[in-house]
Amino acid sequence: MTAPEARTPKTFESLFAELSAKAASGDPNSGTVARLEAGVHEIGKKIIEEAAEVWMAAEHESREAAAEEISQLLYHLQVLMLALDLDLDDVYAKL
Ligand SMILES: N=c1c2ncn([C@@H]3O[C@H](COP(=O)(O)OP(=O)(O)OP(=O)(O)O)[C@@H](O)[C@H]3O)c2ncn1[C@@H]1O[C@H](COP(=O)(O)O)[C@@H](O)[C@H]1O
Repeated sequence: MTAPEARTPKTFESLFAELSAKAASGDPNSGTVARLEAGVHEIGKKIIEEAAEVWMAAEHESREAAAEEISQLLYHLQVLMLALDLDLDDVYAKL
């Protein structure tokens, strides 16, 4: 019997590397590529939607639901970074 594969924990940095590679490849099956093609306006609307979901989950739902919504907001922020050709260092320099 083979042991189940351990899932490598994803981090903000590893997700950004993954999304950067998707963007560079233009993978037609990638949701990230589709969002980049839709443009900054659509990405911005998604960020507002996800931010509202974070707020609602934090105020009315569970910690787990809030964590899930926060992860989605972080994803969409990274998509916007790619759309603007910002890398992690550009943002970290402002922290
Ligand atoms: N972490 C994420 C991630 N978080 C959120 N999302 C997207 O954001 C949506 C947010 O969920 P909603 O509840 O708002 O769903 P929805 O209303 O149906 O959203 P829409 O798809 O209609 O915009 C999800 O359905 C995904 O489309 C993500 N899409 C991709 N990733 C990761 O990004 C990587 C690259 O993904 P692909 O580019 O699709 O290969 C993979 O590791 C994925 O796991």
